[in-house]
Amino acid sequence: MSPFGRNGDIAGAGTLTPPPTTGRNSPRFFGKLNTSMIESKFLAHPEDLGIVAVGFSGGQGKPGVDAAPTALIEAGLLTQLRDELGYNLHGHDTVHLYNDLVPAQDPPHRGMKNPRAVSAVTRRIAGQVYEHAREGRLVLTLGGDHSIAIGTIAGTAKAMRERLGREIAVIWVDAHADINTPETSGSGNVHGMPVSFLTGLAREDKDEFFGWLKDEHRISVKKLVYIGLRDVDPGEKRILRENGIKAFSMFDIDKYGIGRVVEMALAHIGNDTPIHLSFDVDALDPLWAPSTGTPVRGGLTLREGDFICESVHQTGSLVAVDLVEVNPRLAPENDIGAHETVRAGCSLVRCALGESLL
Ligand SMILES: NC(=[NH2+])NCCC[C@H](N)C(=O)O
Repeated sequence: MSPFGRNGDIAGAGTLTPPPTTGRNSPRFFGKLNTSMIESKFLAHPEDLGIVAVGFSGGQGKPGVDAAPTALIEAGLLTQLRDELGYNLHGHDTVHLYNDLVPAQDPPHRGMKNPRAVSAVTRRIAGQVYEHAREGRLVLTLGGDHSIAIGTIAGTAKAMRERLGREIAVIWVDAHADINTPETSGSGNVHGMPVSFLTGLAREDKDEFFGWLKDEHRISVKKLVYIGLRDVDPGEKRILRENGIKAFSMFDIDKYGIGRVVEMALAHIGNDTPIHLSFDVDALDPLWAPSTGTPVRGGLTLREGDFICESVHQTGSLVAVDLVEVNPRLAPENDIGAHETVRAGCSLVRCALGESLL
């Protein structure tokens, strides 16, 4: 049986009921012991977790990243969240493939590849995330390539404005800045552009090309912080500098250590702002996460990635998490790579959702 239970046909309405876990040490017994006792500042129902499983790869060219949610779920992630961390899972009972939203013809627009598909799918995702966030749930989105963050962050931003009258902050953990505009992008892949659309640095009028993004969906460049950067395009460097965007590269992590970097990142955001954590698995070094579309050497260790997630959880400000760019089809060394990458992804998510070592 799938870990998604029955009655999941309306996004946000069904309660997910994973099967009982077997073969572990009576996980139910440990229950909340695995979870930190951090009190949530901005969630009405912090024990309720909205799940959005996004099987979408159109923001880039390599097939397989759409298989990530299934791989993560089959690896037991949702069961762990329910049985070991004690969450009530809410969501849809299948991984969304969004095939109905992908047009037969989708020629480039301003150099963007698959622009109509990515726009329509992210618009739908924004609605799905919004539905959960509006209820005061924590929202977990399993991607998919990083273009999907256009939808997840738009949905969180809108819901938090409505529920609390607050802007959100975004912590973007990634090897890449993903802040190309269509004009600065060398690849035309929208997974390299989500932050420019979300901040309004890139704009479009037509709904079919992200014109559906309104001010209510947008985030401020002042409340955006990067961690883990090491492959930033020339046009992106200019954008980061011109807009004074806070970014901690691998240089900063080497210089200050991950503890100090996370402290500085969180200080920049302040403790009165809801946080959306968007974690690209390629922030990790390919030693830990080789199965991803655009790996870059010299990245975070798994522990450093977990530490970021643990620390963000401990703020009590976390309202949404994305895990993206796991591509189980890119499997160096006979599938071991895919297995390790999926395992790393599960670890990151559990840490962000409050798993504590002691
Ligand atoms: N989400 C990612 N993996 N992004 C990689 C982006 C790579 C490059 N900067 C581009 O714009 O095409």
